[in-house]
Amino acid sequence: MVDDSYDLVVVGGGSGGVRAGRLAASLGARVALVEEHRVGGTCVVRGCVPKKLVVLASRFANDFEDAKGFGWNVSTATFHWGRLVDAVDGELGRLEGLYRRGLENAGVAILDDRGVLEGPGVVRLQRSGALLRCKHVLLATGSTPASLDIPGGEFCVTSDHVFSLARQPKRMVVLGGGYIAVEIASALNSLGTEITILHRAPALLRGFDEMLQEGLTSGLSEAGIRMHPGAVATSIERTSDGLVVHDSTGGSHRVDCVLNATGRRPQTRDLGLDSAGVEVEVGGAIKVDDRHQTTAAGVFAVGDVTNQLNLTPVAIRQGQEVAQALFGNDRRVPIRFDVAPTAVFSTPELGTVGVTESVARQRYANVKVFETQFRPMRATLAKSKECVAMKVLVCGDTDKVVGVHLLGREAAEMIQLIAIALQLGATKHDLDQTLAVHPTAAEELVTLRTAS
Ligand SMILES: Cc1cc2nc3c(=O)[nH]c(=O)nc-3n(C[C@H](O)[C@H](O)[C@H](O)COP(=O)(O)OP(=O)(O)OC[C@H]3O[C@@H](n4cnc5c(N)ncnc54)[C@H](O)[C@@H]3O)c2cc1C
Ligand SMILES: NC(=O)c1ccc[n+]([C@@H]2O[C@H](COP(=O)([O-])OP(=O)(O)OC[C@H]3O[C@@H](n4cnc5c(N)ncnc54)[C@H](O)[C@@H]3O)[C@@H](O)[C@H]2O)c1
Repeated sequence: MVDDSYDLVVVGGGSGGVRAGRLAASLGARVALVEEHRVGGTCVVRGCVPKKLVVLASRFANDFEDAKGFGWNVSTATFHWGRLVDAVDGELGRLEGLYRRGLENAGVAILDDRGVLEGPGVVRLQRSGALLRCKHVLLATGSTPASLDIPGGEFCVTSDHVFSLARQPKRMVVLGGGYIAVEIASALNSLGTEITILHRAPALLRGFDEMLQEGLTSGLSEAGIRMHPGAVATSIERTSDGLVVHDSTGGSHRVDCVLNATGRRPQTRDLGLDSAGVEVEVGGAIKVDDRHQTTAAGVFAVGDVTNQLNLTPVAIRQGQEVAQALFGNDRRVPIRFDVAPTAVFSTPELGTVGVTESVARQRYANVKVFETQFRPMRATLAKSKECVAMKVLVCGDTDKVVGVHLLGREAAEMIQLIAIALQLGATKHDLDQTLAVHPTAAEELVTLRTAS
Protein backbone atom coordinates (compact mmCIF):
# COMPACT_ATOMS: atom_id res chain seq x y z
CA MET A 1 0.00 0.00 0.00
CA VAL A 2 1.28 3.48 -0.86
CA ASP A 3 0.07 5.77 1.90
CA ASP A 4 1.37 9.17 0.94
CA SER A 5 3.51 11.10 -1.46
CA TYR A 6 6.32 13.51 -0.64
CA ASP A 7 8.77 15.71 -2.49
CA LEU A 8 11.57 14.46 -0.24
CA VAL A 9 11.92 11.55 2.14
CA VAL A 10 14.96 11.83 4.40
CA VAL A 11 16.19 8.56 5.93
CA GLY A 12 18.15 9.37 9.10
CA GLY A 13 17.55 12.26 11.50
CA GLY A 14 21.13 13.18 12.37
CA SER A 15 23.16 16.26 11.51
CA GLY A 16 22.79 16.00 7.72
CA GLY A 17 19.23 14.69 7.60
CA VAL A 18 17.77 17.21 10.03
CA ARG A 19 19.38 20.12 8.21
CA ALA A 20 18.20 18.94 4.79
CA GLY A 21 14.67 18.12 5.97
CA ARG A 22 14.14 21.36 7.80
CA LEU A 23 15.49 23.56 5.01
CA ALA A 24 13.59 21.69 2.28
CA ALA A 25 10.31 22.07 4.21
CA SER A 26 10.95 25.74 4.82
CA LEU A 27 11.47 26.13 1.07
CA GLY A 28 7.96 24.71 0.53
CA ALA A 29 8.68 21.02 -0.10
CA ARG A 30 6.53 18.20 1.37
CA VAL A 31 9.05 16.38 3.54
CA ALA A 32 9.04 13.24 5.68
CA LEU A 33 11.98 12.38 7.92
CA VAL A 34 12.36 8.78 9.05
CA GLU A 35 14.43 8.17 12.19
CA GLU A 36 14.77 4.77 13.83
CA HIS A 37 16.31 5.91 17.10
CA ARG A 38 16.44 9.50 18.42
CA VAL A 39 16.25 12.70 16.38
CA GLY A 40 19.60 14.48 16.52
CA GLY A 41 21.63 11.42 15.54
CA THR A 42 25.19 10.64 16.50
CA CYS A 43 26.28 14.21 17.15
CA VAL A 44 23.52 15.10 19.59
CA VAL A 45 22.75 11.75 21.19
CA ARG A 46 25.98 9.72 21.17
CA GLY A 47 28.80 11.93 19.91
CA CYS A 48 29.87 15.57 19.90
CA VAL A 49 27.44 16.82 22.55
CA PRO A 50 27.71 14.18 25.32
CA LYS A 51 31.45 13.96 24.58
CA LYS A 52 31.99 17.70 24.96
CA LEU A 53 29.91 17.82 28.16
CA VAL A 54 32.00 15.01 29.68
CA VAL A 55 35.19 16.76 28.51
CA LEU A 56 34.02 19.97 30.19
CA ALA A 57 33.31 18.01 33.38
CA SER A 58 36.80 16.50 33.25
CA ARG A 59 38.54 19.85 32.98
CA PHE A 60 37.40 20.99 36.41
CA ALA A 61 39.97 18.58 37.85
CA ASN A 62 42.83 20.81 36.68
CA ASP A 63 40.89 23.98 37.47
CA PHE A 64 40.61 23.03 41.16
CA GLU A 65 44.37 22.37 41.30
CA ASP A 66 45.32 25.53 39.40
CA ALA A 67 43.07 27.72 41.56
CA LYS A 68 45.28 27.06 44.60
CA GLY A 69 48.16 28.96 42.99
CA PHE A 70 45.85 31.98 42.58
CA GLY A 71 45.08 32.23 46.29
CA TRP A 72 42.02 30.00 46.50
CA ASN A 73 41.52 27.49 49.28
CA VAL A 74 40.02 24.48 47.60
CA SER A 75 38.75 21.79 49.90
CA THR A 76 38.86 18.23 48.58
CA ALA A 77 36.77 18.13 45.43
CA THR A 78 34.94 14.89 44.72
CA PHE A 79 33.28 13.76 41.54
CA HIS A 80 30.00 11.86 41.17
CA TRP A 81 29.67 9.96 37.86
CA GLY A 82 25.95 9.25 38.25
CA ARG A 83 25.11 12.93 38.68
CA LEU A 84 27.05 13.81 35.53
CA VAL A 85 25.37 11.02 33.52
CA ASP A 86 21.92 12.20 34.65
CA ALA A 87 22.71 15.83 33.86
CA VAL A 88 24.06 14.95 30.41
CA ASP A 89 21.03 12.77 29.71
CA GLY A 90 18.70 15.64 30.67
CA GLU A 91 20.50 17.98 28.28
CA LEU A 92 20.34 15.47 25.42
CA GLY A 93 16.60 15.13 25.98
CA ARG A 94 16.22 18.91 25.87
CA LEU A 95 18.21 19.12 22.62
CA GLU A 96 16.26 16.28 21.02
CA GLY A 97 13.06 18.14 21.85
CA LEU A 98 14.44 21.29 20.22
CA TYR A 99 15.36 19.38 17.06
CA ARG A 100 11.92 17.74 16.88
CA ARG A 101 10.10 21.03 17.38
CA GLY A 102 12.32 22.74 14.78
CA LEU A 103 11.40 20.09 12.22
CA GLU A 104 7.71 20.07 13.10
CA ASN A 105 7.49 23.86 13.01
CA ALA A 106 9.01 23.81 9.53
CA GLY A 107 6.31 21.31 8.48
CA VAL A 108 8.37 18.10 8.36
CA ALA A 109 6.49 14.86 9.13
CA ILE A 110 8.69 12.93 11.59
CA LEU A 111 8.21 9.18 11.30
CA ASP A 112 9.73 7.19 14.17
CA ASP A 113 10.57 4.06 12.26
CA ARG A 114 13.30 2.42 10.23
CA GLY A 115 13.44 3.45 6.57
CA VAL A 116 14.44 1.00 3.81
CA LEU A 117 14.65 1.74 0.09
CA GLU A 118 12.05 -0.34 -1.73
CA GLY A 119 12.85 0.83 -5.25
CA PRO A 120 13.27 4.14 -7.10
CA GLY A 121 11.18 6.77 -5.28
CA VAL A 122 9.78 4.39 -2.65
CA VAL A 123 10.79 4.06 1.01
CA ARG A 124 9.31 1.33 3.20
CA LEU A 125 8.85 1.84 6.93
CA GLN A 126 10.13 -1.38 8.40
CA ARG A 127 8.05 -1.44 11.59
CA SER A 128 4.70 -0.17 10.30
CA GLY A 129 5.06 -1.62 6.81
CA ALA A 130 3.84 1.65 5.23
CA LEU A 131 5.26 2.72 1.88
CA LEU A 132 6.22 6.34 1.24
CA ARG A 133 6.29 7.47 -2.37
CA CYS A 134 8.49 10.45 -3.15
CA LYS A 135 10.25 12.37 -5.88
CA HIS A 136 13.60 12.39 -4.07
CA VAL A 137 15.22 10.36 -1.31
CA LEU A 138 18.06 11.55 0.89
CA LEU A 139 20.07 8.87 2.66
CA ALA A 140 21.67 10.34 5.79
CA THR A 141 22.04 7.23 7.91
CA GLY A 142 25.47 8.05 9.35
CA SER A 143 27.93 5.51 10.68
CA THR A 144 28.23 3.04 13.56
CA PRO A 145 31.19 1.78 15.60
CA ALA A 146 33.21 -0.96 13.89
CA SER A 147 32.90 -4.26 15.71
CA LEU A 148 36.00 -5.91 17.14
CA ASP A 149 36.47 -9.33 15.63
CA ILE A 150 38.55 -11.04 18.32
CA PRO A 151 37.64 -13.60 20.99
CA GLY A 152 35.81 -11.68 23.71
CA GLY A 153 35.28 -8.63 21.43
CA GLU A 154 31.63 -8.66 22.56
CA PHE A 155 32.70 -7.56 26.08
CA CYS A 156 33.73 -4.11 24.78
CA VAL A 157 31.68 -0.97 25.08
CA THR A 158 31.75 1.67 22.35
CA SER A 159 31.26 5.43 22.33
CA ASP A 160 27.52 4.70 21.88
CA HIS A 161 27.28 3.61 25.52
CA VAL A 162 30.32 4.88 27.38
CA PHE A 163 28.66 8.18 28.37
CA SER A 164 25.73 6.39 30.00
CA LEU A 165 27.50 3.60 31.90
CA ALA A 166 25.83 2.96 35.26
CA ARG A 167 29.19 3.10 37.05
CA GLN A 168 32.40 4.93 36.22
CA PRO A 169 35.07 2.41 35.23
CA LYS A 170 37.97 2.22 37.67
CA ARG A 171 40.42 0.86 35.11
CA MET A 172 39.83 0.95 31.38
CA VAL A 173 41.69 -0.17 28.27
CA VAL A 174 41.01 1.97 25.24
CA LEU A 175 41.55 0.28 21.87
CA GLY A 176 42.46 2.63 19.00
CA GLY A 177 44.38 5.84 18.58
CA GLY A 178 41.94 8.07 16.68
CA TYR A 179 39.74 11.00 17.70
CA ILE A 180 37.31 8.95 19.77
CA ALA A 181 39.96 6.93 21.60
CA VAL A 182 41.98 9.99 22.53
CA GLU A 183 39.07 12.19 23.59
CA ILE A 184 37.37 9.60 25.77
CA ALA A 185 40.66 8.35 27.27
CA SER A 186 41.67 11.87 28.20
CA ALA A 187 38.33 12.87 29.70
CA LEU A 188 37.81 9.70 31.75
CA ASN A 189 41.39 9.80 32.98
CA SER A 190 40.87 13.31 34.36
CA LEU A 191 37.67 12.11 36.03
CA GLY A 192 39.64 9.41 37.86
CA THR A 193 39.60 6.31 35.64
CA GLU A 194 42.98 4.62 35.19
CA ILE A 195 43.55 4.46 31.43
CA THR A 196 45.71 2.32 29.16
CA ILE A 197 45.59 2.98 25.41
CA LEU A 198 46.54 0.21 22.97
CA HIS A 199 47.06 1.79 19.58
CA ARG A 200 48.10 -0.12 16.50
CA ALA A 201 50.01 2.68 14.74
CA PRO A 202 53.34 4.10 15.98
CA ALA A 203 51.72 7.48 16.74
CA LEU A 204 48.31 8.66 17.94
CA LEU A 205 46.01 10.48 15.48
CA ARG A 206 47.23 9.26 12.12
CA GLY A 207 47.51 12.07 9.57
CA PHE A 208 47.90 14.87 12.13
CA ASP A 209 51.01 17.07 12.20
CA GLU A 210 53.90 15.48 14.10
CA MET A 211 54.10 18.37 16.52
CA LEU A 212 50.51 17.64 17.59
CA GLN A 213 51.06 13.88 17.77
CA GLU A 214 54.15 14.31 19.94
CA GLY A 215 52.69 17.07 22.11
CA LEU A 216 49.53 15.07 22.70
CA THR A 217 51.43 11.91 23.59
CA SER A 218 53.54 13.74 26.14
CA GLY A 219 50.50 15.60 27.54
CA LEU A 220 48.53 12.37 27.99
CA SER A 221 51.52 10.61 29.48
CA GLU A 222 52.06 13.55 31.89
CA ALA A 223 48.40 13.12 32.93
CA GLY A 224 49.10 9.49 33.82
CA ILE A 225 47.74 7.65 30.78
CA ARG A 226 49.74 4.59 29.72
CA MET A 227 50.15 4.20 25.97
CA HIS A 228 51.27 1.12 24.05
CA PRO A 229 52.04 1.93 20.41
CA GLY A 230 52.10 -1.00 18.01
CA ALA A 231 49.87 -3.06 20.30
CA VAL A 232 46.51 -4.51 19.31
CA ALA A 233 44.15 -6.53 21.47
CA THR A 234 44.19 -10.21 20.53
CA SER A 235 41.58 -11.47 23.00
CA ILE A 236 39.48 -10.35 25.95
CA GLU A 237 38.78 -12.74 28.78
CA ARG A 238 36.03 -12.37 31.36
CA THR A 239 37.10 -13.35 34.89
CA SER A 240 35.39 -13.23 38.28
CA ASP A 241 36.80 -9.76 38.95
CA GLY A 242 36.55 -8.09 35.57
CA LEU A 243 38.14 -8.36 32.14
CA VAL A 244 41.65 -9.21 31.00
CA VAL A 245 42.84 -7.82 27.67
CA HIS A 246 45.66 -9.74 25.99
CA ASP A 247 47.67 -7.80 23.41
CA SER A 248 49.91 -8.61 20.44
CA THR A 249 53.09 -7.69 22.31
CA GLY A 250 52.42 -10.33 24.98
CA GLY A 251 51.05 -7.84 27.51
CA SER A 252 47.88 -8.36 29.52
CA HIS A 253 45.75 -5.73 31.21
CA ARG A 254 43.25 -6.39 34.03
CA VAL A 255 40.43 -3.85 33.87
CA ASP A 256 36.73 -3.41 34.48
CA CYS A 257 35.92 -1.85 31.10
CA VAL A 258 37.27 -2.02 27.52
CA LEU A 259 36.40 0.70 25.05
CA ASN A 260 36.49 -0.32 21.41
CA ALA A 261 37.36 2.86 19.48
CA THR A 262 38.82 1.24 16.40
CA GLY A 263 36.86 3.24 13.85
CA ARG A 264 33.36 3.56 12.41
CA ARG A 265 31.58 2.08 9.39
CA PRO A 266 28.98 3.68 7.10
CA GLN A 267 25.49 2.52 8.03
CA THR A 268 24.32 0.91 4.78
CA ARG A 269 23.42 -2.60 5.90
CA ASP A 270 19.90 -3.76 4.98
CA LEU A 271 19.08 -0.32 3.60
CA GLY A 272 17.69 -1.74 0.33
CA LEU A 273 20.36 0.01 -1.75
CA ASP A 274 20.31 -2.69 -4.46
CA SER A 275 16.57 -2.26 -5.01
CA ALA A 276 17.15 1.29 -6.25
CA GLY A 277 20.57 0.79 -7.90
CA VAL A 278 22.56 2.71 -5.27
CA GLU A 279 26.19 1.59 -5.44
CA VAL A 280 28.69 1.54 -2.59
CA GLU A 281 32.49 1.81 -2.43
CA VAL A 282 34.72 -0.85 -0.92
CA GLY A 283 34.06 -0.46 2.83
CA GLY A 284 30.36 0.23 2.32
CA ALA A 285 30.27 4.02 1.84
CA ILE A 286 27.63 5.21 -0.63
CA LYS A 287 29.16 6.47 -3.89
CA VAL A 288 28.23 10.09 -4.60
CA ASP A 289 29.27 12.79 -7.03
CA ASP A 290 30.14 16.33 -5.97
CA ARG A 291 26.41 17.18 -5.83
CA HIS A 292 25.71 14.30 -3.41
CA GLN A 293 23.89 12.39 -6.14
CA THR A 294 24.20 8.60 -5.81
CA THR A 295 24.32 6.22 -8.77
CA ALA A 296 20.48 6.09 -8.71
CA ALA A 297 18.46 8.96 -10.15
CA GLY A 298 16.58 10.90 -7.43
CA VAL A 299 18.56 9.35 -4.57
CA PHE A 300 21.07 11.53 -2.70
CA ALA A 301 23.37 10.77 0.22
CA VAL A 302 25.22 13.01 2.69
CA GLY A 303 27.35 12.82 5.81
CA ASP A 304 29.13 9.85 7.38
CA VAL A 305 27.31 7.32 5.19
CA THR A 306 29.39 8.67 2.29
CA ASN A 307 32.61 8.57 4.38
CA GLN A 308 34.28 11.75 3.15
CA LEU A 309 35.23 13.96 6.09
CA ASN A 310 33.16 12.60 8.96
CA LEU A 311 32.40 15.74 10.90
CA THR A 312 29.09 17.31 11.87
CA PRO A 313 29.60 20.63 10.04
CA VAL A 314 30.32 18.68 6.83
CA ALA A 315 27.11 16.63 7.12
CA ILE A 316 25.10 19.79 7.88
CA ARG A 317 26.56 21.67 4.94
CA GLN A 318 25.97 18.75 2.56
CA GLY A 319 22.36 18.36 3.74
CA GLN A 320 21.84 22.05 3.18
CA GLU A 321 23.30 21.81 -0.33
CA VAL A 322 20.92 19.01 -1.32
CA ALA A 323 17.84 20.88 -0.04
CA GLN A 324 18.96 24.13 -1.64
CA ALA A 325 19.72 22.49 -5.00
CA LEU A 326 16.36 20.65 -5.13
CA PHE A 327 14.00 23.29 -3.79
CA GLY A 328 15.82 26.65 -3.72
CA ASN A 329 18.40 28.57 -5.70
CA ASP A 330 21.33 26.33 -6.44
CA ARG A 331 24.07 28.84 -5.72
CA ARG A 332 26.41 26.31 -4.20
CA VAL A 333 29.92 27.18 -3.15
CA PRO A 334 31.63 23.80 -2.81
CA ILE A 335 33.15 22.92 0.57
CA ARG A 336 36.87 23.70 0.69
CA PHE A 337 38.12 20.47 2.24
CA ASP A 338 41.69 21.81 2.00
CA VAL A 339 40.90 24.40 4.67
CA ALA A 340 38.40 22.40 6.75
CA PRO A 341 39.30 23.00 10.40
CA THR A 342 39.01 20.27 13.01
CA ALA A 343 39.67 19.93 16.72
CA VAL A 344 40.37 17.10 19.12
CA PHE A 345 38.86 17.74 22.54
CA SER A 346 41.53 15.97 24.52
CA THR A 347 43.46 17.71 27.29
CA PRO A 348 45.69 19.15 25.89
CA GLU A 349 43.28 20.22 23.18
CA LEU A 350 44.28 20.24 19.51
CA GLY A 351 43.19 22.40 16.58
CA THR A 352 44.31 21.96 13.03
CA VAL A 353 43.61 23.38 9.57
CA GLY A 354 45.37 22.89 6.25
CA VAL A 355 48.28 20.59 5.51
CA THR A 356 50.75 19.01 7.90
CA GLU A 357 54.44 19.87 7.69
CA SER A 358 55.29 16.59 5.95
CA VAL A 359 52.58 17.10 3.32
CA ALA A 360 53.66 20.73 2.85
CA ARG A 361 57.23 19.58 2.17
CA GLN A 362 56.02 17.09 -0.45
CA ARG A 363 53.74 19.65 -2.08
CA TYR A 364 55.80 22.85 -2.07
CA ALA A 365 59.47 23.34 -3.01
CA ASN A 366 59.92 26.10 -0.47
CA VAL A 367 58.21 25.75 2.94
CA LYS A 368 58.68 28.17 5.83
CA VAL A 369 57.89 26.85 9.29
CA PHE A 370 57.08 29.24 12.15
CA GLU A 371 56.88 27.49 15.50
CA THR A 372 56.58 28.37 19.14
CA GLN A 373 56.14 26.54 22.43
CA PHE A 374 55.52 28.28 25.72
CA ARG A 375 53.90 28.06 29.13
CA PRO A 376 50.67 30.03 29.17
CA MET A 377 50.33 32.75 31.81
CA ARG A 378 47.95 30.61 33.86
CA ALA A 379 50.65 27.93 34.30
CA THR A 380 53.04 30.34 36.01
CA LEU A 381 51.04 30.86 39.22
CA ALA A 382 49.31 27.50 38.98
CA LYS A 383 52.78 25.92 38.76
CA SER A 384 51.32 23.43 36.30
CA LYS A 385 53.07 21.81 33.37
CA GLU A 386 50.46 23.13 30.94
CA CYS A 387 51.98 24.08 27.61
CA VAL A 388 50.97 25.72 24.33
CA ALA A 389 52.48 24.79 20.96
CA MET A 390 51.81 26.46 17.63
CA LYS A 391 53.03 25.87 14.11
CA VAL A 392 52.29 28.01 11.08
CA LEU A 393 53.28 26.59 7.68
CA VAL A 394 53.81 28.99 4.81
CA CYS A 395 54.47 28.36 1.12
CA GLY A 396 57.72 30.31 0.62
CA ASP A 397 56.98 31.13 -3.03
CA THR A 398 53.49 32.62 -2.59
CA ASP A 399 53.63 33.58 1.12
CA LYS A 400 50.24 31.77 1.53
CA VAL A 401 49.56 30.18 4.91
CA VAL A 402 48.97 26.50 4.08
CA GLY A 403 48.63 24.97 7.54
CA VAL A 404 48.15 25.94 11.17
CA HIS A 405 48.47 23.48 14.05
CA LEU A 406 47.69 24.36 17.65
CA LEU A 407 47.98 22.51 20.94
CA GLY A 408 46.75 23.86 24.26
CA ARG A 409 43.82 25.46 26.05
CA GLU A 410 41.13 26.77 23.64
CA ALA A 411 42.92 25.39 20.56
CA ALA A 412 39.50 24.51 19.10
CA GLU A 413 38.20 28.06 19.49
CA MET A 414 41.39 29.51 18.00
CA ILE A 415 41.45 27.19 14.99
CA GLN A 416 37.87 28.15 14.10
CA LEU A 417 38.97 31.77 13.75
CA ILE A 418 42.26 31.15 11.96
CA ALA A 419 40.34 28.92 9.51
CA ILE A 420 38.47 32.03 8.35
CA ALA A 421 41.81 33.60 7.46
CA LEU A 422 42.86 30.49 5.50
CA GLN A 423 39.48 30.36 3.73
CA LEU A 424 40.11 33.95 2.65
CA GLY A 425 43.58 33.00 1.35
CA ALA A 426 45.63 34.72 4.07
CA THR A 427 49.35 35.21 3.56
CA LYS A 428 51.97 35.35 6.30
CA HIS A 429 52.20 39.05 5.55
CA ASP A 430 48.47 39.36 6.43
CA LEU A 431 49.06 37.66 9.78
CA ASP A 432 52.04 39.93 10.44
CA GLN A 433 49.96 43.05 9.71
CA THR A 434 47.20 41.97 12.12
CA LEU A 435 47.35 43.69 15.50
CA ALA A 436 47.75 41.38 18.46
CA VAL A 437 45.35 41.06 21.38
CA HIS A 438 47.46 41.20 24.51
CA PRO A 439 47.91 39.31 26.76
CA THR A 440 46.59 36.19 25.04
CA ALA A 441 48.06 32.96 23.79
CA ALA A 442 46.53 33.57 20.36
CA GLU A 443 48.60 36.71 19.84
CA GLU A 444 51.55 34.45 19.04
CA LEU A 445 49.83 33.64 15.75
CA VAL A 446 50.37 37.21 14.56
CA THR A 447 53.76 37.81 16.15
CA LEU A 448 55.77 34.83 14.86
CA ARG A 449 58.64 36.45 12.99
CA THR A 450 61.42 33.94 12.48
CA ALA A 451 61.10 30.76 10.46
CA SER A 452 62.75 27.78 12.14
C1 LIG B 1 31.92 9.91 20.06
C2 LIG B 1 31.84 10.83 18.87
C3 LIG B 1 32.24 12.14 19.02
C4 LIG B 1 32.18 13.01 17.92
N1 LIG B 1 32.59 14.29 18.11
C5 LIG B 1 32.55 15.14 17.07
C6 LIG B 1 32.93 16.50 17.25
O1 LIG B 1 33.33 16.92 18.34
N2 LIG B 1 32.85 17.33 16.18
C7 LIG B 1 32.41 16.89 14.95
O2 LIG B 1 32.34 17.70 14.02
N3 LIG B 1 32.06 15.61 14.75
C8 LIG B 1 32.11 14.73 15.78
N4 LIG B 1 31.71 13.43 15.59
C9 LIG B 1 31.26 13.01 14.25
C10 LIG B 1 29.80 13.43 14.00
O3 LIG B 1 28.99 12.99 15.07
C11 LIG B 1 29.31 12.83 12.68
O4 LIG B 1 30.20 13.18 11.65
C12 LIG B 1 27.92 13.35 12.34
O5 LIG B 1 27.00 13.04 13.36
C13 LIG B 1 27.44 12.74 11.01
O6 LIG B 1 26.13 13.15 10.75
P1 LIG B 1 25.20 12.27 9.79
O7 LIG B 1 23.97 13.08 9.57
O8 LIG B 1 25.95 11.81 8.62
O9 LIG B 1 24.85 10.96 10.62
P2 LIG B 1 24.32 10.73 12.09
O10 LIG B 1 24.39 11.93 12.93
O11 LIG B 1 25.00 9.50 12.56
O12 LIG B 1 22.77 10.44 11.88
C14 LIG B 1 22.30 9.28 11.24
C15 LIG B 1 20.94 8.96 11.81
O13 LIG B 1 20.32 8.00 10.97
C16 LIG B 1 19.59 7.09 11.77
N5 LIG B 1 19.39 5.90 10.92
C17 LIG B 1 20.33 5.05 10.44
N6 LIG B 1 19.78 4.15 9.63
C18 LIG B 1 18.46 4.42 9.59
C19 LIG B 1 17.35 3.86 8.91
N7 LIG B 1 17.50 2.82 8.08
N8 LIG B 1 16.13 4.40 9.10
C20 LIG B 1 15.96 5.45 9.93
N9 LIG B 1 16.97 6.04 10.59
C21 LIG B 1 18.20 5.54 10.42
C22 LIG B 1 20.45 6.90 12.99
O14 LIG B 1 19.69 6.43 14.08
C23 LIG B 1 20.97 8.33 13.20
O15 LIG B 1 20.12 9.04 14.05
C24 LIG B 1 31.72 12.54 16.65
C25 LIG B 1 31.31 11.21 16.51
C26 LIG B 1 31.36 10.37 17.61
C27 LIG B 1 30.91 8.95 17.43
N1 LIG C 1 36.46 16.10 17.67
C1 LIG C 1 35.93 15.63 16.56
O1 LIG C 1 35.68 16.35 15.61
C2 LIG C 1 35.61 14.17 16.45
C3 LIG C 1 35.53 13.38 17.58
C4 LIG C 1 35.22 12.05 17.44
C5 LIG C 1 35.00 11.52 16.18
N2 LIG C 1 35.07 12.31 15.10
C6 LIG C 1 34.86 11.75 13.73
O2 LIG C 1 34.52 10.39 13.83
C7 LIG C 1 35.44 9.62 13.06
C8 LIG C 1 35.60 8.29 13.70
O3 LIG C 1 36.44 8.39 14.85
P1 LIG C 1 37.23 7.12 15.35
O4 LIG C 1 38.12 7.54 16.46
O5 LIG C 1 36.29 6.00 15.54
O6 LIG C 1 38.03 6.68 14.07
P2 LIG C 1 39.49 7.00 13.56
O7 LIG C 1 39.52 6.46 12.19
O8 LIG C 1 39.86 8.41 13.81
O9 LIG C 1 40.39 6.10 14.51
C9 LIG C 1 40.34 4.70 14.52
C10 LIG C 1 41.58 4.18 15.21
O10 LIG C 1 41.49 2.78 15.40
C11 LIG C 1 42.69 2.17 14.97
N3 LIG C 1 42.32 0.81 14.56
C12 LIG C 1 41.55 0.43 13.51
N4 LIG C 1 41.40 -0.90 13.50
C13 LIG C 1 42.05 -1.38 14.59
C14 LIG C 1 42.23 -2.65 15.15
N5 LIG C 1 41.70 -3.75 14.61
N6 LIG C 1 42.96 -2.75 16.29
C15 LIG C 1 43.49 -1.66 16.86
N7 LIG C 1 43.35 -0.42 16.38
C16 LIG C 1 42.64 -0.28 15.26
C17 LIG C 1 43.20 3.05 13.86
O11 LIG C 1 44.59 2.88 13.68
C18 LIG C 1 42.86 4.43 14.44
O12 LIG C 1 43.84 4.86 15.35
C19 LIG C 1 36.71 10.47 13.03
O13 LIG C 1 37.50 10.15 11.92
C20 LIG C 1 36.15 11.85 12.95
O14 LIG C 1 35.87 12.14 11.59
C21 LIG C 1 35.38 13.62 15.20
